[in-house]
Amino acid sequence: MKTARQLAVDVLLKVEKDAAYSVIALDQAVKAAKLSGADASFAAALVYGVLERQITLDAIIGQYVKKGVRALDREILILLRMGVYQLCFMDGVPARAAINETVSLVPYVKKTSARGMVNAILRNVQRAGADVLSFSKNYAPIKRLSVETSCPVWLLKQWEAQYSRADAESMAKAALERPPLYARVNPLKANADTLCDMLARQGVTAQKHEWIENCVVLSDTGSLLRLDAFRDGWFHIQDAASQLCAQALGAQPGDTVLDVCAAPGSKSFTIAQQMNNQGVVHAFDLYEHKCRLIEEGAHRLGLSIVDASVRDARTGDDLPLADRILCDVPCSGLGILRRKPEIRFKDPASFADLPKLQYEILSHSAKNLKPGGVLVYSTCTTNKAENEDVILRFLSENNWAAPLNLSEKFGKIDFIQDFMAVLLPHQTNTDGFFFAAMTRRE
Ligand SMILES: C[S@@+](CC[C@H](N)C(=O)[O-])C[C@H]1O[C@@H](n2cnc3c(N)ncnc32)[C@H](O)[C@@H]1O
Repeated sequence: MKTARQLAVDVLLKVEKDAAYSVIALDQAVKAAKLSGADASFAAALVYGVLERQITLDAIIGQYVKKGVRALDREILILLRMGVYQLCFMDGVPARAAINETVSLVPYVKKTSARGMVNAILRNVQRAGADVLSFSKNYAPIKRLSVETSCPVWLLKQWEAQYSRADAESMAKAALERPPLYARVNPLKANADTLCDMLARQGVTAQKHEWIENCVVLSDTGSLLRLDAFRDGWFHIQDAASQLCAQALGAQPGDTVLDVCAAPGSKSFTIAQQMNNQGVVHAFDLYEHKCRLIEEGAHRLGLSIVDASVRDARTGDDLPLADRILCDVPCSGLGILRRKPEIRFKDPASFADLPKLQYEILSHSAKNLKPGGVLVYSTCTTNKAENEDVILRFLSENNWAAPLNLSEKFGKIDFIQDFMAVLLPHQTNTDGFFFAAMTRRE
């Protein structure tokens, strides 16, 4: 049977070599290896920790490798990252275990000749102790911040240019924290109090969100599938920012709603609940397998009005006119670094075409909006080119579209203008998120 550390090596190699998403790769590996709860938690802490701290870890390792970290075999680099992470960032792991366990993994990755080097580098890091990052004192401020927070320089520069230096620093630090786990209460089956009571009986700490109705913050859940309240459809998992975005649509019972980029369905579910399961929510996605996820979730929650099907939001046939349209478009995901740490290692050039795609989805979808209807455009990125730039261009090119004031409805969050909100993780303890609302003039 695999150990937690062996499993972590496998997952990190998959993320590095195949650009796999860590959440999916880890989930698959843990299920296949049938790891115990404690081992699975340790493997997860190691995988996410290494990915989050990768820039810092590579900078440290680079101090002890003359040719630089890129000259190392990938397998060895991953082992060293894991070892240095345990030495520098995992309080519960004694230094000796961090070193010995890492060295003992060298044969596992079939690089036995590197044993001595791995041992020597880890011992050097152990000796450096609290001074391990002292080399970065001589770096330019932005490079130093990058090394200390494991955030790429290009992203820090983008945040600084689009927000402020202080925000860039805070966002980089926030990206290293554990995100809260937010649940959305299904009002067809429960309320926040009954849900919290039900979860408490199964050892879950559940607290009502301070100001978002029907939002509950969970901890110590273990697998959701063990929870009666989950299996019985009393809640679904949805970040608080995403819950606010779904609320911003203001759907009413009896409405016709188009959710044009809907999978895995969390916003469709919240919208259908707001409609008291009356009317219809057409939940579309580009991929068949993702539409199945929407169907499964809707079934578990008892939401019969959610109708999932495959459709390309850029080109799909025209649909019936809708009271509400949600365009929760694909984006760079720079607001969810806490959940998907590897996003920070994507090539920023790969984001260049996103505004065009997002604009196409928005333009094509907006044609179906009824006069007086509401359209919400949203992303989980902090990048203004994918957010306000897309919306402002759309409004300037479509006279029939009018911004819709949301700020009165959502007093607790920051609005760029009264119809466009941006949530930043260090301010709201949510995902980084953007949403904007507009209506079709009558
Ligand atoms: C941000 S996610 C949607 C999250 C979802 N609204 C939720 O709250 O659970 C974007 C989704 O758009 C889908 N997508 C990407 N391109 C698309 C297209 N051209 N047409 C329709 N869906 C698309 C992706 O498969 C992905 O599931």
